[in-house]
Amino acid sequence: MSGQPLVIANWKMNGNRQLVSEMAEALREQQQLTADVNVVVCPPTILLPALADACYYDAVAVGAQDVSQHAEGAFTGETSVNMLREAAVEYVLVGHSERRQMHHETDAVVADKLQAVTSSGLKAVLCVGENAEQRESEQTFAVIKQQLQQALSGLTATQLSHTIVAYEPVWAIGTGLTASPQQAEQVHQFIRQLLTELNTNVGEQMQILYGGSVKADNAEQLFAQPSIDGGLIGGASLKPDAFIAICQAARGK
Ligand SMILES: O=C[C@H](O)COP(=O)(O)O
Repeated sequence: MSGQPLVIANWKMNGNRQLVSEMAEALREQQQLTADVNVVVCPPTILLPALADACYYDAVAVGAQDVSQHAEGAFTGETSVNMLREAAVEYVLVGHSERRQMHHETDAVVADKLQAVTSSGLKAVLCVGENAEQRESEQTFAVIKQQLQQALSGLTATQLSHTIVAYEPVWAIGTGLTASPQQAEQVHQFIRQLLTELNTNVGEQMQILYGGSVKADNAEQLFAQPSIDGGLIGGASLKPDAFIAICQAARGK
């Protein structure tokens, strides 16, 4: 891994201006923490400008939960990469399992979004992971290999250097069922191997985050694993205290 641990809050379709203020205020009091850990908050799109304003002190980066693969045009309801850049966004989640499931995002669409984000210089967080049925039928590695290859194979080394991978087993998202540290570590090692096969230098440096029911009380064990470089946090990122406790657990990696 290169650089500092990375912890990303994904609020999904939760939060409001009050939570933006509370989170920004709580993180502003954690100067040493935000110096040691890269912290990103991904609110719903409409709250991005409010978050960017509230985080003017620069210790917290602004992230988006999704983006259009298109640059502009008749795509009602969509947001382009350039619009995100204007809103001071630095990170964009791509291919979250909720987008894949509920919005039918295919690997091809995910690859196009990754192209759009990484060619603009923004950082993309590519989400991959198997569902319960795939894990039970021992397809975990095959599923992840397919998702990674489809998404990453068309990227240049520079684009790869703007990419972060988040392993999120679908069965662990919002269910309270966390992958054990050993289960997560095993998949992270597999992802690292695939990334280095794709591009040795970039693959060794790329950050790999774990997501799926990370809480203040299990974060330390997960982040203690050598191949886990940080976390993508859903439900527990909606409470500033819990989110800060998770960021604290990533410290010193
Ligand atoms: O993006 C975050 C993940 O989907 C994890 O969500 P969760 O922490 O609520 O399980």
